[in-house]
Order: sequence, then structure tokens, then C-alpha cells
Amino acid sequence: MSISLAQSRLPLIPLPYPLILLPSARLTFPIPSIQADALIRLFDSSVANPVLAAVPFVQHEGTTTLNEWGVTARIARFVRPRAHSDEPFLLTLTGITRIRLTSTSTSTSDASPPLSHVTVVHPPPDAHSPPASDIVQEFKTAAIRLLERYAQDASQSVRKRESWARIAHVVDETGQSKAAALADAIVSVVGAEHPDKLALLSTESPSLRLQHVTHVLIKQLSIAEVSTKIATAVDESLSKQQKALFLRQQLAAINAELQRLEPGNTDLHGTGSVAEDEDDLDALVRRVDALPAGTEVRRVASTEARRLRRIPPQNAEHGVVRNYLEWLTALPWAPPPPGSDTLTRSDFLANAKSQLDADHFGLDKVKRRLTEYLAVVRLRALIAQEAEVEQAKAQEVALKDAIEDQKDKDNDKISTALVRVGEIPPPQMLIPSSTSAEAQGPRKMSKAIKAPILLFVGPPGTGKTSLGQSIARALGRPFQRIALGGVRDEAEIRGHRRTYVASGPGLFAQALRKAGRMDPVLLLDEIDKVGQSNYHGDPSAALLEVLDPEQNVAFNDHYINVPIDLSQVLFVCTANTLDTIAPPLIDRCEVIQLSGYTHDEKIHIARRFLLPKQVTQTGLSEAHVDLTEPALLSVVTQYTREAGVRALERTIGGVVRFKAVEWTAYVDARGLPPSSLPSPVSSLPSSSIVVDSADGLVKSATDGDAGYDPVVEAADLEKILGLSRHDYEDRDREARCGVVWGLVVTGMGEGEIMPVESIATPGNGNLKLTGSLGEVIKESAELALSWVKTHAYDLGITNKRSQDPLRMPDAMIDVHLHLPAAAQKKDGPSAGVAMVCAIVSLLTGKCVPPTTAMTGEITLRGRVSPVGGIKEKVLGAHRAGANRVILPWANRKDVEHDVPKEVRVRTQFVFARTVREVLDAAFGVGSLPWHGDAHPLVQSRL
Ligand SMILES: Nc1ncnc2c1ncn2[C@@H]1O[C@H](COP(=O)(O)OP(=O)(O)OP(=O)(O)O)[C@@H](O)[C@H]1O
Repeated sequence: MSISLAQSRLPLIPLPYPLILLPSARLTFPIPSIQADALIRLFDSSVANPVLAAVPFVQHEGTTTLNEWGVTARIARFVRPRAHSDEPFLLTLTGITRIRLTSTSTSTSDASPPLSHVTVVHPPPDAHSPPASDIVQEFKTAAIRLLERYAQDASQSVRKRESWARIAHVVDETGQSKAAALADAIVSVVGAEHPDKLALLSTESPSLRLQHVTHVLIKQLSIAEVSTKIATAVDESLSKQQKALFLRQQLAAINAELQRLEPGNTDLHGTGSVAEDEDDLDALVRRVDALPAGTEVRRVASTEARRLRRIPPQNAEHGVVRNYLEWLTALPWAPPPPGSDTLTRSDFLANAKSQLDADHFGLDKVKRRLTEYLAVVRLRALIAQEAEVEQAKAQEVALKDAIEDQKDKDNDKISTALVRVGEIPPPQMLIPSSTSAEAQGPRKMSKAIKAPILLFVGPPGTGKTSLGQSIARALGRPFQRIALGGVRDEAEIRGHRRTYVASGPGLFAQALRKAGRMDPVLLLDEIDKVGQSNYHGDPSAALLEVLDPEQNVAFNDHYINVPIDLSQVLFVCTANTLDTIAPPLIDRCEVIQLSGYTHDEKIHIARRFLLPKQVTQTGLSEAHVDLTEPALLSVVTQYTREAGVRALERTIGGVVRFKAVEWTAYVDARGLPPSSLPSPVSSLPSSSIVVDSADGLVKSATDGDAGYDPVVEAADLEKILGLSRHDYEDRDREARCGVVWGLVVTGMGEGEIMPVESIATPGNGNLKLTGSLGEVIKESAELALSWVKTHAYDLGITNKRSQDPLRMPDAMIDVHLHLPAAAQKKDGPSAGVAMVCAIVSLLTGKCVPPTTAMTGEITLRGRVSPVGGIKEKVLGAHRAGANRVILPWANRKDVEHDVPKEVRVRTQFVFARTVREVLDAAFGVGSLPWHGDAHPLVQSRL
């Protein structure tokens, strides 16, 4: 049967490469303006919408030609660009039927605008029989699966999801006869590749077309599934900052997919460092294998190591897991070997005492308490050791019994033979599990000493940290310091969870790693400066957990995520004050107070410890620097006035460096080796070498005759250190009316003298208070004024009992009380007596000597109540040169017990029970008039 093929000549619209229009499909593409003009002319001259021949271009071996097959098409839309814009015309065509270009047309490689015409052949629609139902069904199944997958993947866009679902529904409803036409339309929307579309365009047979489309749909489906896999491999919760991480994860997911397709290709990442990584990984795995067997850390580390092997090195997760494993394997999980510290040695206590003596001068009470503490620690360790021996014995007996039982049950020979061939475990492995668990117990117990936690409280530089170091040395354990000052984030203590970017373990895990042992001495420095509960968590609550012996056996660091046993750690805390430490934290500690040093103690510390230390650090020997006793005293009293010895050490360092400069100039001038000792013969006055104390540089070295004098006299200090810092303060402390010296303890735990200043200003009889005062101290001031007003007549301030001393007929005044160093917050009742004296001094015109300092709370009845911090305050007064101190009567015992004898003998203490006694002591007995007791009407009944 011959088929007559219809031919026609149609205007040609060549489709830019790689566009292809299929029948029943739509395509929008830009066209040049010259072609657009021709189309418009064609449109205008036609009665109906003209039919065009839309033919794609194909590329073959570098040349572009018109394809043999195309479609007839009608214009669906034509969009003109906006005026004066560079945008092109947009043409939308709807494909109708397949056409084939005749041989003469096909040869037309130049299908350039404006509008050429081609002769096309129209294949008849019934040229082929309709497709078989199973082919149609296969097509429909593939199409619906793909469309449903698209609908699923478009979960974020409801509109898209609905349109995919609608198309799937249309496919489902389409009958057998229209399936081939539908296939053309579907292929255009599922994004089939260019060769597939081209092949489809030239396939006339509906069955073949359907089969081809089914194949294309299945291919698209697997691409969609792979894309989804890649997409899900990427953590969707990643933030913007993690862009790099996101891209690496995508890359890794793609690599993983490629690896699956090409299993042999190992260097898909193109890094070339695979071998190196493998080596590191092996080392890490070896460290994992070295972890104590049967422990949780071993189990976790092994799991993570296996996981690490599966994660490609380019994946960010690889680095995270590796870092985690590095930490896990770096922590000292194994219990310290027996005898690794000196605790159980018979000479431990004697050695510890001599260690403390060797490192610190004075601090007798502190050392005594520390020795008691170490004795307790040792005793507990010995008891635990004894228990360990007992348990070991019991274990041995249990083991023997178990072996005997075993022997009774089995034939000895057979059982031994079986053991030899490995068919049954050796007898000791048959011991009931409870016994084997006990076997691990005593070892742990012996180490879990649960010593009390020491808390050293005192001003800076009083030796808190160095006492901690001495304890570690005495115990033969490593020492680590954890600075807690300013820790606001709980995560700094507990670590960050691993999900957190740049996460890491907390301070305790870090310290254990550095210590390299599970039983170090950990010094928790500045525990009083730990932040309280805030939006970063509660660091002090986390500290509580660390320090609680009941909980720290299994301390949970969020990063490590395996319980860490901190029970073997010896904790020593330091603080400047107890005021800011949470009471539960204080409860867990044994508080040891260090109040500061006397002048004598400082001189001894300087001579025995600080000067030798500074001299060695400078590279000189002790023969090169000789600070005389008066010079040291001057440094202690005139250049440093602190409770501790830190500034003293710095100042001595300054003196030693000055001498080092002199010595260098001396040896340079004489060509001597710097290590040579200064000879007394060659010693000449050091003034012959001029050194500028401002910058410490030698301004003019003298000639070779210049000598070097190692002796530093008190008179040399001004040249070396400049003017005394406290000169001005001393001059300022002359007797003035209205000014009295009180005693305070600063926030750093240091005792100081502090002036209470008062002046009278014209006013209305009010009290004005300044100096960052808290509520309690304000009340004290009001109390003081009330007392003075009540006793104004007795003190001769007013002439009548009923008269207000601030509202005299000839002078209405306000009293202004000020406590300098206004930036510092002040509170507490202990300035009561000083305030009374200041007001009395102001109103009577009598002065209190500046060498008298006082502290004490007053009551409305005029009693003086005891206050705290006596030792610190008295030491503060001693440092400031106040040789007379007025204290509450009830504080006598504090002076007796706490104040060093050296200070006691140099200070005159006046213990007062009443305000009147305070006034007598401050102004001198009889210097203030006293007209009898207060008026009965204003006498308090309290
Ligand atoms: N009694 C002492 N004998 C010898 N040296 C001492 C004594 N007290 C303190 N020192 C020395 O003073 C210096 C400062 O001491 P340390 O660092 O222990 O002070 P601290 O109380 O911990 O201060 P902070 O509260 O500022 O941490 C150290 O060099 C220390 O050796």
C-alpha cells in the first residue's frame, strides 16, 4: 500500500540551539527584531493565525544545521520589548504535528531571517497502529511515579505541588489513543535531555515513541531520586555562617554518589592527601585501642572511630568527629598507677611540712591547717588502701572457692584439656559476674579519696596560688590552674555540645588533659568572680556539680559526653572575698583565711624569697644586689602598701633591674665577664654611673675607674624608684576638724584606713551623704547624727537640751558626710563610730589625731557593737602607720587570736563599749565637755 504524503511550503522559524518544540507542547524563546517584523507582516497579511514550521538546529562535528524533523506550530503569544530597551522580542509557539523537511529544504543551512520558507512533508496521522495497552500502561506508571516524586520534592511550594499532582491526574485519565500525544507533552515538562527530545521528534511510530518516553521518564526519576538523596544528605538547619560547611557537605554527598557509581575510584576528591589522612587515622585508631578495655569511653571511641572511617575527609563532619576522638583519647582515663603520689609514704607528712616551710614564710596557722588537711587526706588514703588489701584477700578466697567448685563439677583432666583447646573459658572466667565486678571495685575506692575542698580567701598576693602549688609538690601530683574570673557561660565549665560550631570541652576536661593524670591538684582561681545565673546558664551551679563529691564521680562534660571521674582530683579554690560566693559553694569548702602580712613578715618574705627570685631572673647573683634592712623597710612602708606581696615583688624587681643596668655598664667599661663577682676593692660609689630612673637607661657611663656598689641603701631608693607613692597620702593625713579615719575591708579582702569627711554647709538642718553608699551605711550615718543631736547638750555643742545643733538661731546648717574613693561601692555598719566622731569633731571644732583609726557599729542607745574583718583592718591600720586603733569591746578576742604579736605590741588598742568611750579615746579624756547623761525624755528604752 502506498501512502500519499502531503507536502506544503511553510514559513520557517528556526529554533535556537538547543531548543526543541514537540507536538502539543509550548515553547517561548527570543527572536531577532528583523524576524519579528517579518512575522508581524505575515500575521497582518494572513486571514487566520498562520501555520509555521518550527525546526530545531542540531550540531554535528562543530557545524550547526537544521534538523530534518520539526513541527508545525502556531503563534500562541508574541511579546514586544519595552520602548528604548535592549530586550528581544519573545515568541511563544504551540507545537501541532510532526513534519519532515524535504531534501531540498534540509540542505538549507542558512535559515537566517527575515523569513525563509521550507517545503515540508506531513506524515499521515493514521500511518501507524495505536500502541499496545501494556506499553501505554508502562508509560503511565512511569509518568505518574515521576510526577508524584516532583510533587513530593516541591514540598515548599503549594502551587507547584498542586500542578504536578494535576498533571499526574490527567495522565491517569488519558485513554489509549491519546497516550502518544500526551507523551510528547510530558517530555517537554519533565526536562528531558536534548538528544532524547530530538530522537522523539523523529519517531513516527506512537508505540516506539511511548517506549522511548517511558525510558526517558525512568531516567528522570532516578535523577530526581539521586538529587533528593543529595539534598537530604545536607543538613537543612545550617545557618548562613555555615555556607562553607553546606557546600562541602553537598560536595561530599555528590562524591559519595559518584563513589557508589565508580567504586574503584578512590581519589574522587582530588586532594591527593588520602594516604596522609589514612596514616593519621591509623594513629588515632591505635590510641582508641589503647583506651582502658571494657569502659564506656572505649565503647564510644570505637563507635566514633568506625564512623570516622566512613566519612570522607572533605566532609566537615569528618573534622568534627576526628577532633572529638583526639580529645577522647587525650584524656587520662586510666587510673594513676599505685605509688604515683607520695600520699601513702611514711614520711609524707614530714616532707609536706618541710615543703610548705620551704615555699612560704610565716603563715603558721595556715600551714598548721594545711598539715591537718593533708593528714586527713593521707589517713583516708591509708584506710582505702587497707580496704583494698582486705578486698583483694576476700577476692582471692572467692577465686579459690570458685576453682574448687569447678574442679568438683568437672573431670579435672577433661576440663583442663578443653581449656587448652579453648573450648571452655579458664576457671577464673567462670566466677559469678558480681565477683568480677567487685574485683574492679577496690582499686577505684582506694583512689576516690574524697578530700575536703580547700578554699583560700584573702587579698591578692598573699600566697593563695603558691600554697596550692606547694600542696601539689608535697603530694607529688601535677598542678593545674583554672582561672574562673569572669566565667559567665556555663559551657566554659561543662563544654559545648558537639552540635555547636567550633565546640570544645570545658575547663575541667582541658585541665585534666594538660595534667595528664586523673588525680591532679586543680586550683580554681578566683571562684568569687564566677558569674551567677544568666541566659548563658548558671556557671556556679555547674561548679557545684564539679565540687560535689557525690556528683563529680561522673561529671558530664557536654562535649566529651562520657562521664568523667573527678573524684580523685584534689580541688583547691581561691577567692578574695566570701561575699560573692554562693552559700552552697562555701558549704562544700573548708575555708582558710589569709589576711595579709605585717611589715616584718614582708621584709622576711622579701629577703628570703622575693629578692633571690628577682636576682636570679635578672641573671645576677645575690652578691650583686644587697638591699639593706632600712631600704627594705622603706620599700615595704613607703613604696608598697598592700596586704600581699605582689607589688613588693614588682618593686624589688625594679630595684634589681636598676642594679643589673649598673652592673652591665660596669663590666662593659672594664671588659669583665658579666658573671664575675663585684670585688669590695673595686666597689666605688654607684653614683659615678648615672642611670635615668625614668626609663632605666644609662645616660652617661663613667670611665673605666667607675665602681659598682651592690649595696642599696634607703637613701638610694628615690633615685631608683622615684618619689614614694605614699608620700602624698601621709602628708594629706594631718589632723583636720571634721575628718576621722575609719577602717574598712575592700572588695579584694584587703584592710585599709579610709577617711570619713564631714563639712557644714548653710542649709536646713539636713544630712547629706555622698561616696557610693549603700543602704546600711546610710542608716549608720543617720544613726550617728541622731546620737550626736541627742547628746549635743552633753557635748557642749548646744546650750539647751531641746536645741537642734543644726538649727541654731544664728546658723542653720546641713551636715555633709563624704567617704572618698567615690567610685567604690561602700556598705556595712562598721563606720558608725567614725561617723559619730566626724560629726562631733565638725560641731565641736576638736580634731582626732590622724594616727588614730577606728571601726565599730553603733546602736541608738549609744552602744558599740562588734564588727568583722578585725585582723585585716588592724593590719591595714598598721600598714598606714596608724598606731592607735579604737575597736568594739566585743572584738578583743579577735585581736588576741588573730592579730600578729608584732603588730599588737606596736599598736595601742582601745576597746570601747559605748560611743562616749569612743569619743574619750578619739579626742582624749576630758577634751570634750560632758554634761551628764542624756535627757530622761530622749533616753531610749531599748
Ligand atoms: N608567705 C609567703 N612566702 C613566700 N612567698 C610568698 C608568700 N606569700 C606570697 N608569696 C609570693 O608572692 C607571690 C604572689 O603570690 P600568689 O600568686 O600565690 O598570690 P595569690 O594570693 O594567689 O594572689 P591572687 O589573689 O592575685 O591570685 C608569689 O611569688 C608567691 O610565691
